[in-house]
Amino acid sequence: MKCIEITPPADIQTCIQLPSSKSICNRALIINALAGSTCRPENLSDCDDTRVMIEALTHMPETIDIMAAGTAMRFLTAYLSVTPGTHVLTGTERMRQRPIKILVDALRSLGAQIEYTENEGYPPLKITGKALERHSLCLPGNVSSQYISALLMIGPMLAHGLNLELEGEIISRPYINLTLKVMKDFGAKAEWTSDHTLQVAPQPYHPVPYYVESDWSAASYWYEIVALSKHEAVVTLPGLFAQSPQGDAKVAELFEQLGVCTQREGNSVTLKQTHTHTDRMEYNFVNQPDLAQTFVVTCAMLGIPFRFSGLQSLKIKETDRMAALIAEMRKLGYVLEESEGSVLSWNGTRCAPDESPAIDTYEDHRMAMAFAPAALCNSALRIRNPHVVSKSYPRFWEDLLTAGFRITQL
Ligand SMILES: O=C(O)C1=C[C@@H](OP(=O)(O)O)[C@@H](O)[C@H](O)C1
Ligand SMILES: C=C(OP(=O)(O)O)C(=O)O
Repeated sequence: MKCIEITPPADIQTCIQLPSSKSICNRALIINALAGSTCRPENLSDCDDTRVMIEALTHMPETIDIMAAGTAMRFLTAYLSVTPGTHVLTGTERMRQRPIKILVDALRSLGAQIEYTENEGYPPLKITGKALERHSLCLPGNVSSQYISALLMIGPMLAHGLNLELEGEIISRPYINLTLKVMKDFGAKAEWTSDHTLQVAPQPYHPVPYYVESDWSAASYWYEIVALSKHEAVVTLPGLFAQSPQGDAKVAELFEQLGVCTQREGNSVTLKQTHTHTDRMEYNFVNQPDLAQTFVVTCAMLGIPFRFSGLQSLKIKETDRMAALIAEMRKLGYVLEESEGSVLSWNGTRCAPDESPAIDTYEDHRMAMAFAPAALCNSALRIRNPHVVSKSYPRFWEDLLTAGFRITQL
């Protein structure tokens, strides 16, 4: 097993070119393919999740391995259902434990031909593409928004368009809005018709030149670094649009409570410390699940008790993120509590920290990236299997070196 040790710098003054958003890349790639475009969107990420999508759409092999990419698994399931040919869609061991029944049932109810090749309800899937005849369905909105995005994106290809009714609480709604935005950018007519219903017109996509914005979820680790720095810290992040369609752009507002202000100049933001923060933080992360790990680590390291709700989807992501956070924060001396399957809180309870803590990353890029900045509050911190960052941010460790962190391979 590989392990690195991170030693923090004193002052930080740096400019970091973030990777582009894998969420936007993977939507633009699917829609671009459905639009029959011969050009690729620009500024595509070189992260694993986007690489596997490009590979799949370019070569369309009989067996498509999307590794750990949730978006690729869900979006390609819908895409392959309307694309001629038969393909097996598979992924990592963890991907084969991430549920997909809701999406498969929904596509089957539209007429799709999909079989489970191993376990009912989970990848791998064998999909034969065909014209889907039906156009209306009802599905749960409280498990993963990626199922809904996947269905929406094929809506313009269906003879009568698509009407979706979502049952229950809708989680990750900004990601559905992001899907609608990218679809509209490519000429589709798709919108919310009420709080729980969506409609897509049978109006085909047009190929358009497309430029992908930097990743706001990746920006969150730089907010965390500025918040936790014991010395002067100024970080500039180019490529983040003023009116971002990414739900995780909320990070800028949320970090005001944790002592970081955001100055905007064109498509660039500069983060600085304000030296004031809240005494306690409460927030419902139902719309920004990917930010939860960043805020758990930041708040604890700043000694800010918190209660974070809306975390139910964390259990079915790259790992059970609730369990992983509880286990790894304990190594740093913080006792977190889980309740109701969706709430994680810290009321200030401490325990003896490990003498030289080594953080396990559970094949989860966000465990590595959310814990790395905690080095700023220790003289050094170890991270196991640091390569996991390649899922969304392959140059994360190089960027830490640019900012002045020292990284030693153990
Ligand atoms: O649509 C997307 O691009 C994503 C949606 C979210 O998943 P859920 O809808 O499963 O919460 C998010 O966690 C994931 O990283 C990316
Ligand atoms: C949950 C994530 O990704 P996905 O579901 O697309 O694998 C993530 O990037 O945090």
